[in-house]
Amino acid sequence: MPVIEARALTKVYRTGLLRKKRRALDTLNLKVEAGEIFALVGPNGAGKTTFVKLALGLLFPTSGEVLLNGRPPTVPETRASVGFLPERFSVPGYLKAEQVLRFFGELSGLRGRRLQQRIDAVLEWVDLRAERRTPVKAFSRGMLQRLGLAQALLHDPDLLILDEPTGGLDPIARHGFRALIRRLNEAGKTIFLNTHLIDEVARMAHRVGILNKGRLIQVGSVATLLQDADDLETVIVRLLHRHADIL
Ligand SMILES: Nc1ncnc2c1ncn2[C@@H]1O[C@H](COP(=O)(O)OP(=O)(O)OP(=O)(O)O)[C@@H](O)[C@H]1O
Repeated sequence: MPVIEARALTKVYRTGLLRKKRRALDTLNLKVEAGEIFALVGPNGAGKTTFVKLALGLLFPTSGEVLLNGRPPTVPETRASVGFLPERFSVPGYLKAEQVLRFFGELSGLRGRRLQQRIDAVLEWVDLRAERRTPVKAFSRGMLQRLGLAQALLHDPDLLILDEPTGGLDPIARHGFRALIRRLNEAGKTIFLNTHLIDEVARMAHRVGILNKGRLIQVGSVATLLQDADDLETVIVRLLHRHADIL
């Protein structure tokens, strides 16, 4: 069973006084299998964040559906199996790293010794054990993003959904963050990420979906996409140009 399955998923927003329609996702069909690192790429406004919000049950589709492990995103069992890292993880600066994790852990129903064990384990994963009592206002952007990932891992989910996970990080922090995601994948986590950094995709993903104006215009392995050109950026830009004529 796919970890994420979208069936004819469509989202139409209505904006302004005239309630003008904006089709952010259009009959999207997609399957993400267990154990994959899947990247959804596309230009600004393609619909990537809308897809993530639908998959997390934060928005409802206009038509079609998205299922996680065969279930709607809103059921508690599904929520317990998904970890989410938003594009810019942000928490009050006076909180210490450990307090942040305690707060999020309690929100997901963890208590007592189990919560402490999970906090220790995730701090180890993201290499922030030494900073557990540091207020997050002293954290660099990279450290904050790693704390965000620790938060997403607290309840030991099978699926991690990462929205532009390395946007705003410097090259060294980005490199470290990618290595961390690969290690989590090797440890069995399915990873779904949203990005417009093509370099990111080439370095990390097993499969890629290319989204443009709410439509999935191509899905394939990085190796397959690279059959058409030497670098992924050229392939993706060519595909986007080709589809710009049609859409
Ligand atoms: N709440 C909203 N109300 C109305 N329109 C919206 C809303 N959210 C997004 N949109 C529109 O839907 C389309 C898709 O937006 P979305 O944020 O999903 O794209 P994206 O691929 O994540 O873009 P970016 O890379 O810039 O974050 C855009 O045209 C956007 O303006």
